[in-house]
Formats: sequence, C-alpha cells, structure tokens
Amino acid sequence: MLQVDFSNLDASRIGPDQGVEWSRELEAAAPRLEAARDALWERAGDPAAMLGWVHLPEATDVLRSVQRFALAQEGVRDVLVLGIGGSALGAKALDAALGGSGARLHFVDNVEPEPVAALLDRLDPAATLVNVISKSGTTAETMAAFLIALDWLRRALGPRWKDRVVVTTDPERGVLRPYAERHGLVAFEIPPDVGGRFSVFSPVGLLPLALAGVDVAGLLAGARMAGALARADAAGNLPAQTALAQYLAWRKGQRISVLMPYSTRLALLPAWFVQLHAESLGKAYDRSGSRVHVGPTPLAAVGATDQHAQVQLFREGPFDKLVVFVRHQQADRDLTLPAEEGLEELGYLFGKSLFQLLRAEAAATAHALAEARRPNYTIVLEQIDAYHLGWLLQHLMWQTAFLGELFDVNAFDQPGVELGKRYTYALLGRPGYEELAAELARAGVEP
Ligand SMILES: O=P(O)(O)OC[C@H]1O[C@](O)(CO)[C@@H](O)[C@@H]1O
Repeated sequence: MLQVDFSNLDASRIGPDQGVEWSRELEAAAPRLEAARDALWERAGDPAAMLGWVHLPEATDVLRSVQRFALAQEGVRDVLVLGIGGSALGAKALDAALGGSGARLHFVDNVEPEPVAALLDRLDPAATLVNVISKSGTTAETMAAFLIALDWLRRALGPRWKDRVVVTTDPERGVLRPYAERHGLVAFEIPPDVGGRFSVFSPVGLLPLALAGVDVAGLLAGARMAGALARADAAGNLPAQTALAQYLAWRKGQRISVLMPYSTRLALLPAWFVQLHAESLGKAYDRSGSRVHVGPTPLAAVGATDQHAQVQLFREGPFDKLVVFVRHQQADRDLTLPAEEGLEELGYLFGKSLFQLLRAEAAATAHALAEARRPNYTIVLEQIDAYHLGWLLQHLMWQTAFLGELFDVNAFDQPGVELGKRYTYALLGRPGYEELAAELARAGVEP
C-alpha cells in the first residue's frame, strides 16, 4: 500500500494565510481535479501529447526483452551507464534503493575528467557493459562520455567492443540510432512520446536496473497501481490530491516544495524528483501563451540526516515551504540497541531498535513543523521494495501531470534549457553556430 497522511496540511488552521484547510479545499477542487483527470486520460492516446509514460507500466513485451537481454549478459560485473538528467536520475535513484544483487552500475552524468578517468582505471573492460542512453541522441555530455568509453573498449577488446555496448535511444532521432545500425549494436527504444524525465519505466531505467538485479516486473506492477488511482474520482485519486496540495501551497506562498524521504536508500529519489518538477513546471508561459513564470522550487532533503542541517530553516525560516515526507512502515532488517554500562543516560534507547528511532524522528519532525504552522504531508510506503517504489515514482509523475493541468502549462517540454546548450555548441565551434559564437565573443564569454 501507498497512502498519504494529509493531517499536517491543516497546520494552516492555526495561521491565517499559510497552508490549507485540507478537506474543504479538496471538496471544493474536486470538479477541477476530475476535469484535469479526464483531460489527461483523453490526451493519453495522442502521441503529440507526450503522455506515453502513462502506458509504460503495461508494456510487458519491453519488460521481457529487457529481462532477456540482462540474463544473457554473462561475465558482466559492471555497467557503465552513460546518460544525464532523465536518462540517468531514475535508474540511479532506484539502483541506490534496490540494487546490489546483480551487476554494479556506475553512472557517468557529468563531464568532469578526473572522476571519469578514475572510474575507467578501476573497471575491467572485458567485464563491463556500456549502456549509452539518450532520448535525443545528441546530448553533448552523454556523447562525450560515449566517445571516451568507445575508445576505452576498443583499445582493450579490439573488434569484440561491439559485444560490450548497448544503446538506448529514440527509434529515429539523433546520431545513436544510425550508429547502432551501422555497427550491429543491440539497441533499445525510448518511445517518441515519452520525455526523458518520464522515461524511468522505459528501457532507460528498466535495462540498467534489470542488469543490477532489481525486480523490474515489481516496479511496473507498482507503477500500474499509481495509474489505477489516477483514474479515480477526486476523493480516491491520490496523484490529483497531492498535486492539489502542491498547487494550493504555491498559491499561498509556499513556493518551495521539499521532498524528504526518511531513508538513506531513498537519498537519491529527491534528485530525480527535482528534475521532474523543475523542468515540467518551471515555465514562463501558460498554454495560451500568457507570461506566468510559475513553478514550485523543488528541494532535496533526507531524514533523519537533514534534521541536523535543514530542519532549523524549515521550522523557523520563511513561511515558503511545503515539506513532503516519505516514510516506510516495515524495515527489511533491524538492529537492536544494547544497554551499555556507563551510558545510562541513553537508557531511553536501550532495547529499542534503529528503525523505531527512525520512525520516531520522522513523526516528531512532521509534528514539530506543523506545530510551527509549517504545512507538511507524509507519503507512507508499506516497505521499500520494487513494488512500492514503482508506485511512488509513477505517482509523482502523475502528480506532475496534474500540476501541469492546474498551472495550465505544458509539463512535457523544457524550452528553458535549450539556449545554454546552443551557447555551449557555439563555444566549441560547432558548425551552424557562428552567429551565437560572435554574440558570445562580443559579451566576453569564454570557455
Ligand atoms: O536523454 P537526452 O536526450 O540525452 O536528454 C538528457 C536530458 O537533457 C534534457 O533535455 C535537458 O536537461 C532533459 O530534459 C533530459 O532528460
């Protein structure tokens, strides 16, 4: 089960303008949420609407081909995953939470030379599979890493390098697809109507995760539950409800949306969420072309660790945050705290378990925030496993889609990142970018 405890949203009751009076707000917004739901499901069949991610959890043929490929990779101990943004963050988060029983995944999602060189020094090319992932098939960071990895493989393996590369890209766009065809490389498809940050349940995420030994079928089963709830009426539609909570918070001035899982295993989940919300909702124009400049600022935190770093700000700083906690109800393993002579002052801990302490800290922090009129809600997972994380990630994607409707923006484009990319091309002398290069020179911009 995945449930949401909204009770601390009513932190608003105490203050005049902060937060929301949740049950009343939900009831009042029900017609709007249901209209948003109908609009999304209606558009889900239209490839131009970029809602293909809605259908990924049902794609059992893709699941099987990914599993078959992973099973056939004998002798692969390490996987070099070359991708950035949506082509890395989902698999990275889920591998950190659930990986460990299969190959080790190493993500190259930056172009800083020292870490890349150090990683290649550590890996054995004969036991490493390179999975290059790019929806557009053009992203400079990913392509640069690929050029280096190809050279590294070729030097060590000669013509056998081809057995150690698998490509994940758009069926047509970009340079990777023709390159894979030219060299007879295995290549998986990212459906054209699935954007990068919504692609974790396509081969973008499923392939590396299957190689890492993660229960990818379980992920999809959980993701299907999120989809089923996204069809429900407002009273049972969890993604619509959390979207509403986020939207109302924004409207009332809580413009920072914190995601704070109480779990080290989920420490990378907020990084995935940050891209999902930031690129989807941070928009200058609404769908009718009016200037709006909307978008909650997503902020990453991890409990209990950040209680000792950020919670001071969350509780006493500006009234500008909505904090979302993620907790789980069952631990897979637990450790009991033994009594120790000479440390009697810690007697309240003796006989308790680490998980009991973690749970107490999460509940205490949520209440401490509410008590200071800081609205928050808690997503409760039964446990941290593939099923519940599949559900959670798809839930958050649905939440984002609902928010797109509420803000009336296109949640599936990212025009704001393009100019920086083009300036980079200009600085590197890419043909066709001469005018931009001249503009940069006039402004004194140098690499
Ligand atoms: O998968 P690609 O096309 O290499 O893109 C990587 C990332 O770059 C962006 O286009 C811009 O940051 C993201 O939307 C995307 O996830």
